[in-house]
Amino acid sequence: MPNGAHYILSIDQGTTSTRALLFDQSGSPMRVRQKELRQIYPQDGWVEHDAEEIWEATLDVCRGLLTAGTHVENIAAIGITNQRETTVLWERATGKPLHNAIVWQDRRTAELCAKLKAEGKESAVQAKTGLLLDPYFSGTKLAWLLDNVPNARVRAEKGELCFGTIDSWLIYKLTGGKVHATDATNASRTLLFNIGTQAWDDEILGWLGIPRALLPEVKDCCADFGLTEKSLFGAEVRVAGVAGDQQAATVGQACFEPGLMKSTYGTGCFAVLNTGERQVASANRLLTTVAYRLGGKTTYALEGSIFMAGAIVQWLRDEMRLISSSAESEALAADADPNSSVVLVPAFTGLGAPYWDPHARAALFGMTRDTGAAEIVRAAVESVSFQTRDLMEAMTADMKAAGLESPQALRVDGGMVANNWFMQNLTDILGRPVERPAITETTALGAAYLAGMQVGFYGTPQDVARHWQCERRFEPEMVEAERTARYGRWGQAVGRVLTRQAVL
Ligand SMILES: Nc1ncnc2c1ncn2[C@@H]1O[C@H](COP(=O)(O)OP(=O)(O)O)[C@@H](O)[C@H]1O
Ligand SMILES: O=P(O)(O)OC[C@H](O)CO
Repeated sequence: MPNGAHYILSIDQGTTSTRALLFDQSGSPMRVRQKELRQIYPQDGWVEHDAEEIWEATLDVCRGLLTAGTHVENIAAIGITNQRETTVLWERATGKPLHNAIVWQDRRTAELCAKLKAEGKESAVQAKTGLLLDPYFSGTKLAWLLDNVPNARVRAEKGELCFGTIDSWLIYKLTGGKVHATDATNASRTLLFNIGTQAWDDEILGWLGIPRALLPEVKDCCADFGLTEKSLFGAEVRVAGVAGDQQAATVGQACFEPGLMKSTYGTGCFAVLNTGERQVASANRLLTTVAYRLGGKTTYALEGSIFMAGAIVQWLRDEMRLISSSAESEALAADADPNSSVVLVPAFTGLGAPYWDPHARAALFGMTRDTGAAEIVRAAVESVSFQTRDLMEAMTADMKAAGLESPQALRVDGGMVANNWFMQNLTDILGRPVERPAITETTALGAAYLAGMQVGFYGTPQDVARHWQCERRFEPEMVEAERTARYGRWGQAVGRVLTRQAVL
């Protein structure tokens, strides 16, 4: 670490934008640069990003911060956090991508997943990787690239190509092609990584026809990921911390103890529960994943992923035109008839955890002659609370089966948590306290903490946890009978849109 360095530079490469932030020693964000990312939809259900565009935007936002008064010598280290599962294939010698990156949302490998399921491989995949046979994860996307890019498999076998999630791609580019590495959290989302042994799994690689020579080295989240090429920023800077965005948010929320849980409400919602050293297998179709790996020690988590959270509010604004800004949803929901029993099941692209029903479609139930915009907005926002309760129920059941305590409170972040009506409703539907931190830039902060812990800029996880401050704690106010009645109506409504048997 350069003497007297004041900041950690955190790169947050997300689905819709690329951001760079500077954090000081107290964990406060000082400055931010952001660039939107082009979404490419070549066919129905396909989603791609231009990997070169991601790299150029990353360079641009980092340079933007460094030319705005902060000298590169002032940077102690770089942390990287990223949209997970998104898959890049590039030429080892030139760094040239062979295809657009296939984004986590892309469904093109649904058939391959169904075939593997029909062959009875899902339980082995789940036991080894903690994941399900769903197109969401990188493994089948990489298999698709090897099958569809001319000569790719032959070249991959010769070691001429590199596979990586976005973190690997950025590490490779930042180090001028010297380092091909990832961290254990990103590896745990590929479907190729055995989270028990912390090694790439030869059997799964065989099923998908993926040569080992393609794969990055898997490191701890705090590790030496190499020095940036001098020409990029005028001096070399160490890349010292890496984690997938939901895991980084878990670190940023200081969920370092088993039983601590965070939920991020951006476009979608991702809830992550720290289960400590225990690799809790889910009987409720949640994911078992790596929360973080520090000093060679893996901490595991249960994760629930919901595809639609803030995106439902965007739908109210852009398609239904019931509101003119996301923020307006708060006043309208508060205005709704409190006895309204309108329920929206937001299965616009199917339902994620714990249902995993890609064919379910959205529906509104329970409307009466006096139902208006306010009741529909309320139902839309409340559907995010109900979905979180579904995840909480599934997590509680899995934890109980493992003989572990279920989470007592929930730490939240992401754009939607600015909505106080949503916060109170979430608290009421969960029947558990919800805590909103003072710093809600938790994803970028988590990557900064990881890099900073590696180079001695921040102390231990315990020191970092002392920085976490609650801005507002919400306590349940709804009476139990109402909570039960409302959640019961949600369960019935979901039952009516599912195309197959629910697990709950
Ligand atoms: N006051 C609000 N009430 C409800 N939803 C909101 C509010 N403010 C922002 N949002 C929603 O939050 C989302 C943006 O959150 P953000 O964390 O920036 O998402 P992402 O990182 O996925 O792009 C949008 O979908 C937006 O509709
Ligand atoms: O980029 P985000 O914030 O939409 O997060 C994407 C997730 O990592 C997908 O698993």
